[in-house]
Amino acid sequence: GAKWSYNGPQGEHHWSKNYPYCGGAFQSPIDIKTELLRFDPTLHPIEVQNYNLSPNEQLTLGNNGHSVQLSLPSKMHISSLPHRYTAAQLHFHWGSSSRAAGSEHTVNNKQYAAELHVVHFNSDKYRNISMAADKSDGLAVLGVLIEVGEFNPAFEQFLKFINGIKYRDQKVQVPGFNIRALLPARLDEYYRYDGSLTTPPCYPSVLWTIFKNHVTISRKQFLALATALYSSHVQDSAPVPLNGNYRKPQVSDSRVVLVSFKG
Ligand SMILES: NS(=O)(=O)c1c(F)c(F)c(S(=O)(=O)CCO)c(N[C@H]2CCc3ccccc32)c1F
Ligand SMILES: [Zn+2]
Repeated sequence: GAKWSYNGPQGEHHWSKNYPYCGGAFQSPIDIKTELLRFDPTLHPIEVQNYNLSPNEQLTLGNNGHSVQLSLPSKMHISSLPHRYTAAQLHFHWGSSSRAAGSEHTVNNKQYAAELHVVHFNSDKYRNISMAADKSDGLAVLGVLIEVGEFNPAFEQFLKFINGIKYRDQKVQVPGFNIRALLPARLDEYYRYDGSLTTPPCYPSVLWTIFKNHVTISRKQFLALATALYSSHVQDSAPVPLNGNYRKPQVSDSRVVLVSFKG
C-alpha cells in the first residue's frame, strides 16, 4: 500500500486520501469519557489461553517501520468471546524521550506514556489475519495503557533485544516468555467498544478491549522504547527516529463505550 506516517505530508490528516476507511465511521482510538460509560453485565472477565510461552519457543521481534512488533504463535487465543480469537502479533505505541505521552486511547483526555496492543483474529470464521482484517467481526485487540513507574521484568524479556532491530525491516528471534505478564492483573475490568485499526487501512473491524488498570515500565525502559528505533532502513542516508507513533483520538459521537465493572 501507499506510504503513510504519523507526521508531515503523509501524516494522519492525509491518510484518507489513500485509505478511505480512515475518513469513515467507527474509527479508533477514542477518548474514554468515564462519565458516559454504560455498565454491561454480559462483559465477563477476559480469558486468554496458552499465553505462557516456553523459552524454547522462538518469537520474531521486528521493526516494521511503524512499531516494534512481536509475532505470536497461533495456540495463543482469547476463549471468552463469542468466537475464538487467535493471537497474531503484539506491538506498541509510544511518545518520545522529551514527552512521555504516547498512548492512543486516552481516559478523560489523559494520555498515558505508551500503549500495548495484542492483535487477534476470528479464527472460527477466517483462515488468517489478512482475510479477517477487513471483516466487521474480524479482529479483537487487547489494549494495555502503560505508565512510567516501577521496572517491568516482563517488558525486559523483549526490550533487551531492541538494539538488534534499530532499523526498518530488521528482525531478531527472541525466546518465548509469559505474555500474560505484559497484561494487568485484573482482566475483569475493561472498557469495550467497536472500532478500527488505528493505522491505515483503518478497517472498522476491531472489537476493542482496553483494560481499566494500567501497567508500569521504568523510565529507563520507556527511554529504550522511545529512542532505540528508526523508521528508516539501515542503508538510508538520513535516519528517521521512530517515536510519537500514535494516532490521535477520533470523534466517537454516538458510539457507546461499555464497561465490565461498576463504580
Ligand atoms: N493499532 S492496531 O492494532 O490497529 C495495528 C497497528 F497499529 C499496526 F501498526 C499494525 S501493523 O501490521 O504493524 C502495520 C500496519 O498494519 C496492525 N496490524 C494488523 C492489522 C491488520 C493486519 C493484517 C496482517 C497482519 C497484521 C495486521 C494493527 F492492527
Ligand atoms: Zn496498535
